[in-house]
Parts: sequence; structure tokens; C-alpha cells
Amino acid sequence: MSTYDALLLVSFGGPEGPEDVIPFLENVTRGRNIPRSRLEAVGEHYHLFGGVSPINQQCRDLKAAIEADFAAHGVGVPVYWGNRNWEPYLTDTVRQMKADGIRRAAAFVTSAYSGYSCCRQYLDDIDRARAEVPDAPEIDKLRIYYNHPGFVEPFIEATRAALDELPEDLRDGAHLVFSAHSVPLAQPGQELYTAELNDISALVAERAAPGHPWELVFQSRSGPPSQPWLEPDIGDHLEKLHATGVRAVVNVPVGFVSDHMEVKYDLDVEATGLAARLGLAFRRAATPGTHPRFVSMIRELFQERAAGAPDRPALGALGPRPDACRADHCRRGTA
Ligand SMILES: CC1=C(CCC(=O)O)c2cc3nc(cc4[nH]c(cc5[nH]c(cc1n2)c(C)c5CCC(=O)O)c(CCC(=O)O)c4C)C(CCC(=O)O)=C3C
Ligand SMILES: [Fe+2]
Repeated sequence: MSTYDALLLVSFGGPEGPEDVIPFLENVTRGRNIPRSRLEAVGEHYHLFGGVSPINQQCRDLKAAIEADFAAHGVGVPVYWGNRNWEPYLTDTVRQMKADGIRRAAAFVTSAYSGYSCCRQYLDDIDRARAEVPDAPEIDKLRIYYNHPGFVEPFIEATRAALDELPEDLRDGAHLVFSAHSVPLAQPGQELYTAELNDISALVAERAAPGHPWELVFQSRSGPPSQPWLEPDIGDHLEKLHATGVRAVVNVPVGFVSDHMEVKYDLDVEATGLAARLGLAFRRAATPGTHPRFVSMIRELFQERAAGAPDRPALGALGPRPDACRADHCRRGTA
């Protein structure tokens, strides 16, 4: 039945020791207009954690969980893993797949949304890796899954759990602050990325905490100040909430698939520290990570695509994304 003989997990990559930090940051920012001062600051975030990004171990754990889930459900294909910015590099993985006789693979990317950073850039990575390997296997990227029940449900559960951790007398008045990585306003697909983020935020708010006010904010901005990026920034927003008398916040990082550095530093160190200084009760909800529902979603997406299944589960208002990204949403821009 299956038209695919492998699943390929594609991710961002991260440093695994202090000596990797600068080469990794150079890989990430090559050809991009990121100020040197920002790079040095971000390098310090990694050094706080011994120069080790959590993202690689999270990918190893996810790969192991997918393998176990595939085995338990009789899906007899191997799972490979390759990154954009660090070892195992995607090109090396594609070379290994070719050597192993893989002809056609489905790719699952650790980013759930549309737009250039989340989708097109990974498609370009796959194209580039394939171009470097003679007679490379075909690789189809699985559809955007930000609104798949397997991505949304773990966030609903995590939001409820975080709300329950707030002091009881503050819980009723708590705001939900959804957060995602900022991108330049000029980035292709930015409008769809924002629409998808609003869609899932409304859905999670309604299911997890009906009646609580919620807002979508952005984090981890990095370009020069002259360049407009998506706003508001989470820090400015927390200050504004505090100034208007809000006393408790649950932060839901819907823009991310696992608790990598953008979550561990920008939220658990920076935003959490700011909230403490303001005297704002603050809890951060967990990301899907290796949640069993998230892992089973990956199998469902793989099987759906292999079978060309017409039933494509999706929650929210926007409907399931097509298998092939529409060029006008995710194409590389010149701006
Ligand atoms: C939308 C988006 C996601 C979510 C989708 C997805 O998950 O892919 C994401 C994820 C991630 N971003 C990450 C790390 C970095 N991103 C940077 C820079 C940038 N990110 C951008 C956007 C995004 N990034 C953009 C527009 C830039 C500017 C430069 C450029 O246009 O490329 C920089 C350079 C320094 C800085 O400026 O911060 C670093 C180190 C890590 C790894 C974390 C770890 O190590 O655990 C992850 C998962
Ligand atoms: Fe990033």
C-alpha cells in the first residue's frame, strides 16, 4: 500500500557543546542581515546551557518515539533525521538514505506553520540536499499540521495544566498569552503564518479556558531595529498587561514544537524573569515534544499521504492545508 519507503525527520539543528556555538550561529545567519551584537547575545544564551541546545536530544527522542509508534502499528519503514544548521546535516542523511536504497520518502518538519521560515526554507533545504546527492530519493514534505488535532490537543491539555498551577485566587483573571517566533513583516507568507497562529490561539483558548482573555504576541526578534518585524513583543505585552492591572498569565508557545532554546531561554529565563520583576504570576505551557498524540499524528499524516486519503483532519476555521504549499505563500522573497 505504502508509496513511501522511509520517513525523514527534518529539523533546525543546534550546537552540542561550547565550541559548536559560533559555527552554528554562523550557519544560521549566513547571508542574513543579523547584527553581530545580536549573535553575541544569542551565543551567551547557549553558553548559559553549557553550549548545548536542547533541540538535538528532542529530535533523538522524537525519532525514537516515532520508531516505536510505527512498529506498534505495523508501519515497517525506517526513520531518518537531518538538520538545516548542524549535524546530522540533511545532505549527509539524504546520502545515507540513497546508500540504503531508499527511493521515496515523506518528510516531517519540526515546524507546524506556513511561510518562508517555517515551510519554504525547509523545502529549499531538502532541494539543496537532494541536488548534492546523485540520483537522490524523492522527498515529499507532509502537509502543514498546525491545525491537526494531534498538534492542537497537546496544547489544550498543557494550557489547562498551566492554568491549574496558578495560585487559585488569581486563576479566574488570568490572561492567555500565545507566543510565536517573530519574522520580518517583509517575509513571504507572513500574513498566512499570522492567520494560522490566530486560528490555533482562538481554538486553544476556547477549548482550554473559555472566557479568559487571550492575545497573540511574538518573541525572539533578531533583525536590525530599522526593519519591521511582527509585534507586539512578549516583554512589552507583559508590561502592558501589568500596567492595566492583570495579575496572572499563562504563556502558550504555540509557535513551537518542542522546548528548544527559544522556549528555554526567551520564555523560561527572559519572560519568566520579567514577570517575576513585575510581580505577575506566570506559567508557561508545555510544547508537544514527544506527547503520544503528537507522535501518532506523524503516523497519521504519513499514512494519509501514502494512501492519498480524502479525510484530512483539521480543527479551527481555516481547514486542512494542501499537500503542496502554494507558491504565493511560501516562496522566497527578495524583500
Ligand atoms: C519562524 C521561526 C521559527 C519557528 C519555526 C521552526 O521551528 O523552524 C524558528 C525556530 C528556531 N530558531 C532557532 C534558532 C535561531 N533562529 C535565528 C534567527 C531567526 N529565526 C527566525 C524565524 C524562526 N526561527 C528568523 C526570521 C531569524 C532571523 C534570521 C533568518 O531569517 O534566518 C537564530 C540566529 C540568532 C538570532 O537572531 O536569534 C538562531 C540561533 C531554533 C533552534 C533553537 C535551539 O537551538 O534550540 C529554532 C527551532
Ligand atoms: Fe529562529
